[in-house]
Amino acid sequence: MSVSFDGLGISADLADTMTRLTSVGAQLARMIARNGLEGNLAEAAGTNAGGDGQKALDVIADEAFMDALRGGAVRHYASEEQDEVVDFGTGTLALAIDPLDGSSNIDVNVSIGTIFSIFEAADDMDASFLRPANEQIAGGYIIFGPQTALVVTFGKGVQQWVLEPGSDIWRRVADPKPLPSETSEYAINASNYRHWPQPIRAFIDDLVAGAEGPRGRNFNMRWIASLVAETHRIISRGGVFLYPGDDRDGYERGRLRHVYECAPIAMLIEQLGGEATDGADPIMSATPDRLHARTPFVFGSASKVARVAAYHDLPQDEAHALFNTRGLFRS
Ligand SMILES: O=P(O)(O)OC[C@H]1O[C@](O)(COP(=O)(O)O)[C@@H](O)[C@@H]1O
Ligand SMILES: [Mg+2]
Ligand SMILES: [Mg+2]
Repeated sequence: MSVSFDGLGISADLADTMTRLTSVGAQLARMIARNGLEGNLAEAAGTNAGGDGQKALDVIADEAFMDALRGGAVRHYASEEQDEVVDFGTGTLALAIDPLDGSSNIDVNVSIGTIFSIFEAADDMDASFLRPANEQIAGGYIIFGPQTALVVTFGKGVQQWVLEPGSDIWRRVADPKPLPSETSEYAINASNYRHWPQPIRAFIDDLVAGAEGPRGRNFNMRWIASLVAETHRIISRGGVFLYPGDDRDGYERGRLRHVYECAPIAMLIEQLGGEATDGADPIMSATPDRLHARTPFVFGSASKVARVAAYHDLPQDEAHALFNTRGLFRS
């Protein structure tokens, strides 16, 4: 066996599904490492249900996961790259997937990934996925970077495996540690500053003001534009990530998808003692109204996520005030 989930107390159906996911993961890792040698995995390939342009690798990854999962324990398959849920007919599980996350990084050799969420299947295809994230039985991702790694939770802590390069062998490594509750690193696409709601601007203004501002210390910023890579960094050393809603057309609820991006990441982060919200309310208890629903997303170290929520509670005039009047938030 090239991967083992022994000792984790998961069902045979779930272990079989994970084995199929990791087998495609190993295949994709080899393909990604050869990008440009035979073909171009970043070539334009169409448009998906969400209106995003698809790259060749988006489509290849989606088809590879579908082919590998069909005939196994997954009955309902929901993908960023499919308009509707695909019914495989039999099986006990429902799996939602972002087959390839971070597509804008395929051609620049920066970490990309696969995100997945698993539920017990409901009778109705849509009901399998339009439910709160706290009903997930597994959530995780595969990151394709300098190392290919699998990070997953089955509801009892978070476990991690690393792919032996050039093989199908996944070796279990040390479990990620709980997130530090305080952090000095944040991630947001600051080019959208002018479009953000006032509480998000106020929060970021105070971080950027650093030692001279109300927080009285300096902060560092990262933006990779691969949710998987941002998550892996935050799981490795803490931090906070924000993709808020903004006033661009179509971005009222941000960019990220509730079902196959935010729900599984929220589960991982909460298992590590962090928090995940839409800016104010927890992701884990929210019910998406559509398969491809978006949600504003803030996650990471608990105190930072709580602080973002506190900025949403500021009276309107205080959120607009100059940063040095917000002494309330001095850390
Ligand atoms: O380009 P932007 O607006 O900064 O958005 C980056 C975000 O978009 C995403 O790439 C969306 O994922 P996909 O590549 O699966 O569409 C996230 O991984 C990332 O956090
Ligand atoms: Mg994505
Ligand atoms: Mg994607």
